[in-house]
Amino acid sequence: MASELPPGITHLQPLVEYSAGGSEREWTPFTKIKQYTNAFIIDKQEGKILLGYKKRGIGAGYFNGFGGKVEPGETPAEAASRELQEEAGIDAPLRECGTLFFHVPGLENAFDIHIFVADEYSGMITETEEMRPQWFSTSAMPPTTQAPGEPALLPIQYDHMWADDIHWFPLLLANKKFAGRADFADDGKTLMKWWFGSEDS
Ligand SMILES: Nc1[nH]c(=O)nc2c1ncn2[C@H]1C[C@H](O)[C@@H](COP(=O)(O)OP(=O)(O)OP(=O)(O)O)O1
Repeated sequence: MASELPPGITHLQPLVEYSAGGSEREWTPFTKIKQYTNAFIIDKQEGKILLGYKKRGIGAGYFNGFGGKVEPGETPAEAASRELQEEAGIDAPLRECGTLFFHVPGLENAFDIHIFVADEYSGMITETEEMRPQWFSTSAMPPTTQAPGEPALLPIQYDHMWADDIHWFPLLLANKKFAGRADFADDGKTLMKWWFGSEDS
């Protein structure tokens, strides 16, 4: 069943609800929207996803994709490639797969985050001042076999990520196109209301 989209989400194709919560609350109002990007590398063959531990700024201490502001004159795709290079030292054939609209009350700006994904990359993954890259297993179970001498990959650490990520990562990992919104409390950490949907169920 197609659902009514939360304010701020514009998506051309119908979306089917995947995860929603906090329905007794109103979506918080915003006056301006700022464009951001967030990019992920998913190696399907090895069952792993590249995240970065954010060392500074908003979201410090969380694992996340690589991204940041879309600068004036840039397209979101150009910004996503630039940020991936700046924060992880790599290039990748990124494709846009989703939108995360994110809002904290009291902030004038809402964040419109263009989510990108690629299944390959070139260059050497490099720790930067902002991010410490780390591969995680895309399986919820710890891997039973691994290459000799290689440490086992941890599963994705949702308890060290933005609280809404657990509600849309399964769509990202399943290669679905998705969009959604997350409203946070004044502390900028507690998730108050969310809605995520994908193009096909
Ligand atoms: N996976 C995610 N889930 C979420 O709920 N909010 C996220 C998110 N990734 C980023 N955000 C929020 C945090 C922050 O308010 C905003 C932008 O965060 P970013 O880390 O992408 O940007 P930066 O502040 O590092 O920008 P730059 O200085 O341009 O690199 O979007």
